[in-house]
Amino acid sequence: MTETSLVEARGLTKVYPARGGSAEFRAVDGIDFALRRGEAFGFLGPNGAGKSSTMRMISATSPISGGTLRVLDLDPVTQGPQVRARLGVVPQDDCLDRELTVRENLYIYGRYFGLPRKVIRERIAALLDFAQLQDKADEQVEVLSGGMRRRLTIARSLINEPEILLLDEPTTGLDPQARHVLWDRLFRLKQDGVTLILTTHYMDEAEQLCDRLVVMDGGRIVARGAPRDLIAEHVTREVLELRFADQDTAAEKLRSSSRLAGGRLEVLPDRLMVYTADGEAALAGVHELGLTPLTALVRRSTLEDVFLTLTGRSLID
Ligand SMILES: Nc1ncnc2c1ncn2[C@@H]1O[C@H](COP(=O)(O)OP(=O)(O)OP(=O)(O)O)[C@@H](O)[C@H]1O
Repeated sequence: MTETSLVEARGLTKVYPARGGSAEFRAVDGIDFALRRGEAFGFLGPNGAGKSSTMRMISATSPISGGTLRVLDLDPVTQGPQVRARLGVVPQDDCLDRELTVRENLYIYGRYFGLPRKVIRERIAALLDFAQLQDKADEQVEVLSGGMRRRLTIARSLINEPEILLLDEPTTGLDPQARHVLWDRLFRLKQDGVTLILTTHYMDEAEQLCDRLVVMDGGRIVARGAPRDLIAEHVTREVLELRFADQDTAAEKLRSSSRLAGGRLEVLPDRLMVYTADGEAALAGVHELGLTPLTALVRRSTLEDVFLTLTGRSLID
């Protein structure tokens, strides 16, 4: 393990054994990555890409099937308890005790880590402040909003002052405002020096939060880098998104046309995308062909476009 990498994987593999009538399944297929202290590192990919399986191996809750994995210079298979003591884990499902209060949920977690009562009380005060839940401390979890529950889950995962925080799809199911509040809290953690590892299938989340990320598909890494570099490397600066009443005919005309300002055409089930340096010029070309889109939008390229370009599929399929 290099001096600066906090988590290092080489050829990391997860194979789930055959069960019932189904054959064995290779969910993670020989991936390499190395994490630096203090960064936010993302696993981006569609459902089933192998993101959660990778997170479970890092958090020492699921054994690796092949390759090597070091976490905080420890072996998560043989040194699971030592690894888990130094990590915080925010799973996809909150698994909070809904009948207990916010404070009690935090307290129980502190006891689980064997922390002295006085230390737990001090940390709870700081964590309630961090999660902006001081007013709710003595309310039952049952009455909290989805965003508050998420913040409580994150606060709970910090009770052991972890060096690395793993977050599995931290904002799935939250409304836009609650997502922004959560992002703000995660930025603050990063400022405090906590290394973040997160999975997401939201490109905006990956762009907002991640210093570096890997794009996964079918258990493999299909691209890696800083969000801005990935966009610059794999797609043009702009995209023209078009919707037509008769998409097939429009796609055929556009495919054989040279009027797309050098653009490359991608056909999705519900829309056409033209990747080009100049979206407005491409749109003018569309009109010159006598085509009238129902909607036309010129926007800058995103990680979603990187994924589409690499795999021919949309992340949110
Ligand atoms: N315990 C298991 N036994 C068998 N197959 C599994 C198991 N856990 C996950 N899988 C399969 O492995 C593949 C990858 O799953 P994983 O949960 O790692 O993907 P993911 O990228 O996190 O997707 P999601 O966003 O849906 O969580 C999926 O096809 C899934 O059905």
